[in-house]
Amino acid sequence: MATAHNAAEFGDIAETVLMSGDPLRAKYIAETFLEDVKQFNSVRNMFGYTGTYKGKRLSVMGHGMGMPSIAIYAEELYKFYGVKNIIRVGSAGAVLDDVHVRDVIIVTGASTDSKINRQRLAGHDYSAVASYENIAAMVEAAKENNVDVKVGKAFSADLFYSPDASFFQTLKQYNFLAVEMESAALFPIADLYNAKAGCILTISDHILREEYTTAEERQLTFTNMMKVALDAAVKVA
Ligand SMILES: O=P(O)(O)O[C@H]1O[C@H](CO)[C@@H](O)[C@H]1O
Ligand SMILES: O=c1cc[nH]c(=O)[nH]1
Repeated sequence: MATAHNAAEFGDIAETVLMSGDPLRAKYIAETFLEDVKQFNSVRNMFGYTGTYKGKRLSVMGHGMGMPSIAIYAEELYKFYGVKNIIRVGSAGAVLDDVHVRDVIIVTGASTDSKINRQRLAGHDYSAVASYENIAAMVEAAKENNVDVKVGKAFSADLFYSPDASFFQTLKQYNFLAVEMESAALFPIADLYNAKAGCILTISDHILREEYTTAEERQLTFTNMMKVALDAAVKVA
């Protein structure tokens, strides 16, 4: 049955869904990599598509920006549509000296400044970790695609425009590979539904060196990450 945010009926969405903040990146993935594509959602322009990749049924959908947004879309996918695995395919900022624009990061777990997981866990800190199967499959898929990756933790921030620039130095001290805005919210929702989640990111900008990619590049050109995510999704499915 359709929800307030998703027009799909049960069965329209595959058990594995790749999600990106930008619905136009989801559209690009569907149009570039999937066969026999059918669009299942355009509510709020949060485009969603189902097709096949290397013979396996897969879906791809936008999740919007920030933890409240992905929490709505991801929970509905697991709870109402029988989704078993969500892999976020996102962009992120970097703070470390040896992480560069266009590097691909496989996320093992995420810390956050959001209260969202403390609301879930009686005020305690949640260990928001990706499913091991997704991490392992993405590492393997990266090797097969000759894509260099870095594997480690991300920081999921509530604010894109942080008022405290010194905090990025703290993230650097603790070796966070990427700063983004959703994975810490996604992983616990997968736990709640006995399902899987993962996240792969492409560095779109270096926060401390002030290096950037354009909006068009973020939408269309992060294809190494997309191929790794798609091949990993097929392995885990
Ligand atoms: O490119 P996406 O997947 O949207 O990811 C990153 O980009 C957005 C901010 O520009 C946030 O959603 C952040 O997590
Ligand atoms: O959330 C994000 C995404 C890209 N770059 C950032 O600095 N933050």
